[in-house]
Amino acid sequence: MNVKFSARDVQVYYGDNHAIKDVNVDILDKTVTAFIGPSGCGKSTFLRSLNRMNDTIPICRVEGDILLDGEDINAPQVDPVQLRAKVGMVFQKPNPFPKSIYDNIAYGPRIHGLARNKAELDEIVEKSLRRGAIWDEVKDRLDAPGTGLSGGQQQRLCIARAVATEPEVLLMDEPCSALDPIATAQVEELIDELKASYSVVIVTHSMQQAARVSQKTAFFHLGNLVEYDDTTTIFTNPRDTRTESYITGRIG
Ligand SMILES: Nc1ncnc2c1ncn2[C@@H]1O[C@H](COP(=O)(O)OP(=O)(O)OP(=O)(O)O)[C@@H](O)[C@H]1O
Repeated sequence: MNVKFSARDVQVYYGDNHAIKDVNVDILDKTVTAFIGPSGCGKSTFLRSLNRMNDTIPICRVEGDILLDGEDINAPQVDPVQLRAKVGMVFQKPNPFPKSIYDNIAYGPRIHGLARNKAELDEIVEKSLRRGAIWDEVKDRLDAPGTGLSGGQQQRLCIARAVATEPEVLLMDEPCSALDPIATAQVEELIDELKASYSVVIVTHSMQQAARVSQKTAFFHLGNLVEYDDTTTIFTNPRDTRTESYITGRIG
């Protein structure tokens, strides 16, 4: 599998707090990678450094190299808005815009000029909602507000919105933590389908979820990337005692 992201000697600081320490990792294309570890270990911080969301936090400083397809994402000529279209993000709490279902999806393609006319935009909206596995549930009410959907539907709408700009990577920060078990199962199934087209990185507190959806797992502890391997290896035969303690419930 091709490498999508290469992180080299990455450090992240919030003021004096050294939150990510010397992280080196290659994240693969067409693969689901899970970030696991105890609360505060830096999973979300490292995830956010992959699409420069940390730029929006004034006290946050990122050092080292993060290469996407070999290109430094922090280089001066890189436009963070373009980068975030390529590296989409889905958050913990579903956050549809206060607009119609149609406009939630059409917003990104409109600002990035991906459609030449209404027919093309309609096509992108349908394709994205199908990718988000929610088309059948909303096709008859595209003008209704996105905020009127159930939590699980809203999250799939947000995933559809993220794929509408034709990203190459999807970053997901605990995408199921606000969902019930049925909606969680639907989103997990969707994540499994998405890996055919994208590199997917998911932060999760649930080891069961990491084991179900990912092929690679990275275990973080106190800002260090302790162990990164095939998910089955991490859960059955970890090399580091800290990983073992976490997966057996002794820390975290
Ligand atoms: N916006 C912020 N401003 C200042 N410090 C922050 C900010 N976000 C995170 N931190 C700090 O960075 C460290 C790592 O936090 P982070 O949220 O990345 O961990 P996490 O592993 O995702 O935690 P959790 O599982 O609880 O979400 C913590 O010490 C935290 O206090």
